[in-house]
Amino acid sequence: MTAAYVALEGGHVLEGRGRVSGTARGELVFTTAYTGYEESLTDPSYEEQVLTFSYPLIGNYGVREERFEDDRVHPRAVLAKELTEDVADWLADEGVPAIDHLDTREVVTDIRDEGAMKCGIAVGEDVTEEDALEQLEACKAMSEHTDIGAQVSVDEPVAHGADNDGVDVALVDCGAKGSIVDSLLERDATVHVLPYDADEADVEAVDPDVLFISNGPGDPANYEDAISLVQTFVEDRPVAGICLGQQIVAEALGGTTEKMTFGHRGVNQPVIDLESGRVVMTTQNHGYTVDEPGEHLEVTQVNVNDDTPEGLDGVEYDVITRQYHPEANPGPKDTLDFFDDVLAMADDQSQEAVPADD
Ligand SMILES: NC(=O)CC[C@H](N)C(=O)O
Repeated sequence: MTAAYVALEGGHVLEGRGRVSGTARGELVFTTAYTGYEESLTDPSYEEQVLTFSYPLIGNYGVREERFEDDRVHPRAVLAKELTEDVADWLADEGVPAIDHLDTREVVTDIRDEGAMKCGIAVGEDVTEEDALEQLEACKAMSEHTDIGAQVSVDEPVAHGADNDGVDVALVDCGAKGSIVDSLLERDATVHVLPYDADEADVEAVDPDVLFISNGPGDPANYEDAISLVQTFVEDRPVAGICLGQQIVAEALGGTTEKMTFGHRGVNQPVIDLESGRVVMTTQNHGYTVDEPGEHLEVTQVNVNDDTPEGLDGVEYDVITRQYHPEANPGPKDTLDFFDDVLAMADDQSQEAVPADD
């Protein structure tokens, strides 16, 4: 059996079965999702994290590229109770260390008690606990990855759906999931994907009807360029955001964000809309949250479990954001209408910009 060790912050070391050899380090988090491992493993928001699946069997319906959110696996390592051959082979091809036969209940309990924490991973014929502890020693806190956007963003602007007749979206790619782009294209938008560090001129060059900030990994406070874009454009263009995007919009408009103890990762997070009273089940993957929205934003939706903000609207500006993932890959498709709302907001604004005929 291939040796496999997970060193947790504080020095406690767990032992499991090595499925893919290698060493790794990252922020240890868990997801309770029981489906959607193909989407989760390719979600750029998991960059620099080690992902634990609390559902005990991962891989039972294979690995299909059409479900991928990006062209590579993002977590630095994967922990599970049992991984199928399909998933282990995929992770081996990707060079991502994997361990199973772990008591994932213990891992999850540790994270719930102590919070998302640094960890070190060592898997291989000859590895020892010391190798995992060395990885732990070298592990940085998530907020210290100050330029994490560069690891997950496009390098140059890319346009999708140039022949579409709908609105023009400038999507600031802080690690955007593919299904966000797809959800916009399906609604006839042209999507101009811009680098995470795009400047005012890059946005002006595509003359968008809406500035849309994507999901992405790491601490929202580190995305200074995207924060400044929101500040620059919010007075005359609609702004939307998903997950990291909501956090960046709050940071930009006088609100604050904070790190949660262990975050929300799963596909059954209940969210209530405060005006309609409607509850939706949502898919989530985040470790930060908006703390204070500030005077320019109002909280429109909250998490039923802990009251954290799940939706924000601009008080005087055209702004709508969501903390959960309305594109719903994986997960319940209760929330796809967010894209209709964003595009309607953008369309209204573009109609207003057209001078009325006499
Ligand atoms: N999915 C995301 O966009 C995650 C946002 C942010 N990195 C967080 O953990 O809260």
